[in-house]
Amino acid sequence: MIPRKLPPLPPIRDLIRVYGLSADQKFSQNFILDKNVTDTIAQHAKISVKDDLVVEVGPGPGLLTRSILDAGARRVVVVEKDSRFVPTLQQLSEASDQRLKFIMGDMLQLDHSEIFKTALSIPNAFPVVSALDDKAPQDQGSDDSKSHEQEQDRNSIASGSNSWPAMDTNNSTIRLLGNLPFGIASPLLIQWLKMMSLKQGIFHANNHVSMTLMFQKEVAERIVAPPNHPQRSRLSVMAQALCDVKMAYKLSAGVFVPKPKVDAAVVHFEKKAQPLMPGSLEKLEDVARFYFNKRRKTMGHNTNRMAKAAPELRPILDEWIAEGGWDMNMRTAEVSTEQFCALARRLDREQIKIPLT
Ligand SMILES: C[S@@+](CC[C@H](N)C(=O)[O-])C[C@H]1O[C@@H](n2cnc3c(N)ncnc32)[C@H](O)[C@@H]1O
Repeated sequence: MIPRKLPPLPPIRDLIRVYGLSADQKFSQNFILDKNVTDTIAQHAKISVKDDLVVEVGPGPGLLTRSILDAGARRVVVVEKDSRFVPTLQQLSEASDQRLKFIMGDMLQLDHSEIFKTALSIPNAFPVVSALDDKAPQDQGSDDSKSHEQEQDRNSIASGSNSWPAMDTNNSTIRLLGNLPFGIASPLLIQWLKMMSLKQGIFHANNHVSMTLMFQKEVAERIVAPPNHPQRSRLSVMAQALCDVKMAYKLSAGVFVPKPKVDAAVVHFEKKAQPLMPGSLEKLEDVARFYFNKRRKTMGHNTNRMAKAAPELRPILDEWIAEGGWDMNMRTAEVSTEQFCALARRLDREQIKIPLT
């Protein structure tokens, strides 16, 4: 039952063949072909044999997928849009002792029940012995508690029925990873944050979902920017309302093939146990959009602007200021996520539309 060694990554010329391109044509995507880099991403995603499911979006030639499998993941579902990767994904799936299944589809359109259906088709009987024995990247070093956990895993495999518990799709630890084209990384993030707020798709019920995602460096900086940071934006507020966010790993453009014009960075998101914005994120998105439209103006200026555009909001805004004791001289970029959420929560109770500008 020891997983077979995964086949080596096809050399670049084979990728060109798989892609049906001639050598002098450019790839339309930027791939990572350095295993040290993808191992580091998997390490930042905190993948472990204990996870119920790892979902990777846009595996392409599959080097990050290999790192995920090498880190010991026992149930991996990848979603890829480009059918030219079917042969490489097929090969990888066969070599993974059924730990990996792939779905061909567009993640922006995909019904997440498809992910669960595919995950549940992965057998539970997988003692990932070699992954435990070969040190997983996150376990490098002499961390005693980690090796104790690994020992326990080995013992439970030895004494048990050679199977992992069946996946409970209402109560699972799920890791979501992706190195997506920069153009769709932000729309997908916003879609996932909204789904998280509504407990939809893979984010439903009691699932704990962490996300480890690649963005253009400037977008990553915006996502993690704390109050008073020059990159503070609507995206910072929306992400930080639901997740603890961390700039995990900065990558120079040179690690991608072909080399893009911009650098990249991986952000790690851990869902907060208590979101600052319970329920729908839409009001928060509208509030943050309105205030960040004039990011250099003070809260007082922007709040008056909102009350002018929608006079029925005036009493609510006054109540919010009185309740929070907020400093109206602060500029938009200095305002905390909690402060924006307090306003959005207050407005969520009313059926009043927030003006767009
Ligand atoms: C930048 S490449 C990265 C490939 C690989 N993960 C890596 O790091 O080398 C992006 C991959 O995402 C896939 N992709 C793009 N849009 C997608 C979508 N909407 N749904 C699923 N996959 C998508 C592309 O076909 C491509 O394989």
